[in-house]
Amino acid sequence: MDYLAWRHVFKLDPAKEISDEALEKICESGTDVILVGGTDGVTLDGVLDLLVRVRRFEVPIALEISTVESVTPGYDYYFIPTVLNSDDPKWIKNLHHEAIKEYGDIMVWEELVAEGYCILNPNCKVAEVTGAKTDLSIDDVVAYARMAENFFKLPVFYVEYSGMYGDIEIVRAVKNELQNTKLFYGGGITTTKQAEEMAKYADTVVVGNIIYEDLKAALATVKVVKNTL
Ligand SMILES: CC(C)=CCC/C(C)=C/CC/C(C)=C/CC/C(C)=C/CC/C(C)=C/CC/C(C)=C/CC/C(C)=C/COP(=O)(O)OP(=O)(O)O
Ligand SMILES: O=P(O)(O)OC[C@@H](O)CO
Ligand SMILES: [Mg+2]
Repeated sequence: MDYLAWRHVFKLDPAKEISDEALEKICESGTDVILVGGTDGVTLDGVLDLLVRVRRFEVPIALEISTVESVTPGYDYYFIPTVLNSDDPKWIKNLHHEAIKEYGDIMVWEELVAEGYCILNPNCKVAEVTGAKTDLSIDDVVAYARMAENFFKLPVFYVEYSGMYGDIEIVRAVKNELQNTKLFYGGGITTTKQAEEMAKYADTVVVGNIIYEDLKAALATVKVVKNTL
């Protein structure tokens, strides 16, 4: 279960282009894992392409499932989001029920990691798609974190600000509550200062879009996160 010790994650979007040169730098950056995932435009071709290209390197690779149609064998782990702050059962457990009904016999449960998502950027794609209720107080978010850990016993609670740098007070408050469930933070990290700030509280810091906008800035986040206690 080496994901329990991950500090830094690069999230690659299978719907976006990345050159071989950039991919090599990302894979050899010292990050703990490449997590492949995105909200829309995720296809089996895109997911397979990244799997084959990242496999040339030693870094582990995990798939964050957004559609059943784009799942392929060969990844080290499969991360399965459930959006705790959506009111639509589709994104909480219905797609999951369908997938387990169809593929339950062949699933390797040890490779599946359930993530309780709490989406907090009202303007991101994933909030729009899942109908997440983002207007939450710190107490609301802490209650979702407690629910994730104590009620659903989820291994991961993911504070998601996709595309926007988040509220450190929320991340700090959530971290104070969690004992066993790992806290993932992702969203809007573009500088080493931001990466360091989130790494003080989050167990795992996820860096996504900046890879495609400023590779050098993305690469610089690895060292700072891994050196933050
Ligand atoms: C062969 C083999 C290994 C078999 C396994 C069988 C199998 C199918 C197992 C799956 C088991 C299972 C329970 C699957 C669940 C199915 C499913 C579709 C669940 C829904 C997941 C969900 C809630 C998706 C919603 C979207 C979401 C939370 C995506 C996560 C990624 C994310 C937040 C990306 C950030 O947004 P991004 O797209 O990057 O935004 P920008 O482009 O604007 O940056
Ligand atoms: O793309 P950014 O904003 O870095 O967010 C990372 C990740 O949390 C997205 O799911
Ligand atoms: Mg993205």
